[in-house]
Amino acid sequence: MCDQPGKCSSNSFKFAAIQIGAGTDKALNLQRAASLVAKAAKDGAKVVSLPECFNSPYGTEYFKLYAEKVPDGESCRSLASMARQNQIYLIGGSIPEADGDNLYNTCTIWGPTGDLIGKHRKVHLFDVSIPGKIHFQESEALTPGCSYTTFDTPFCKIGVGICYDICFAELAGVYAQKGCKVLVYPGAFSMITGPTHWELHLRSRAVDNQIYVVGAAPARVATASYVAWGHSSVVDPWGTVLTETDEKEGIVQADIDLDFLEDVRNQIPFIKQKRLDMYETVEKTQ
Ligand SMILES: O=C(O)CCC(=O)C(=O)O
Repeated sequence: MCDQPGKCSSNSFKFAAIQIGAGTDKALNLQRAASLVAKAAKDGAKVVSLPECFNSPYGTEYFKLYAEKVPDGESCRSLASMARQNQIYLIGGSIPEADGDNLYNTCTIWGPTGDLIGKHRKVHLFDVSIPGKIHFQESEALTPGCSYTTFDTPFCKIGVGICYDICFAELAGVYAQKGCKVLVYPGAFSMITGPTHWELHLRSRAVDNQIYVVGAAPARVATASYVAWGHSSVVDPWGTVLTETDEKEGIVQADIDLDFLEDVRNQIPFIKQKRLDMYETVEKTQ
């Protein structure tokens, strides 16, 4: 599974994050996603993630216009065939989902047979107001999800969050308690928050939980109403950024080495050292 002789243990697999910027033409967005997913798989990736809102521009004005039913819409059909044709686990970034009167920011997860194996609705909606810089209220258009989302692969269990979900350490902590070894966040951090917060959050969630963290971001589209920071990355359980790109379209990929993860956890045993008599992370289900 590893193509760097002497550098990787056999207990590893390749994870790729696709960085693409979406325009207004949905069919074209899907086509471009399919060609980069195929390239990542050809380069050896077994698990691939697309970014948040990869099939439509990102913005409250677009969610209704581009919303589809899951799994009946054209984006889901296209994601299923990308997973099946390339025999990979595919984290389908996110798409605006229509369900009854509600809209969600939804990540679908596909197995190598093209079956839908999970679905995450963004739990923390991006509602911020920074005078003179950014005013964004996702909750004007969207309803938040209320569920944790993990899925199993032959390699390990993986936990899923969308963008702003990464800012909440408790969600990542619950995923780690559930046995996830990788967290993946399709995201679209802004030009205001991205430069200071994106890498900091990726590395913090990785170190807090001694876990791999993958961030799949859109490429920057300078003419868009919401301009994304980009910088898709993979961070290891030590907190080291294994790979990070700039703002342009591309693919980042890294080996997820599960033996290295165990080494880090044994060497600095946070899990055993937690003072559960003083604090704990508690999962609440609805
Ligand atoms: O920029 C951020 O801090 C989060 C952005 C976000 O949640 C999004 O773009 O969906």
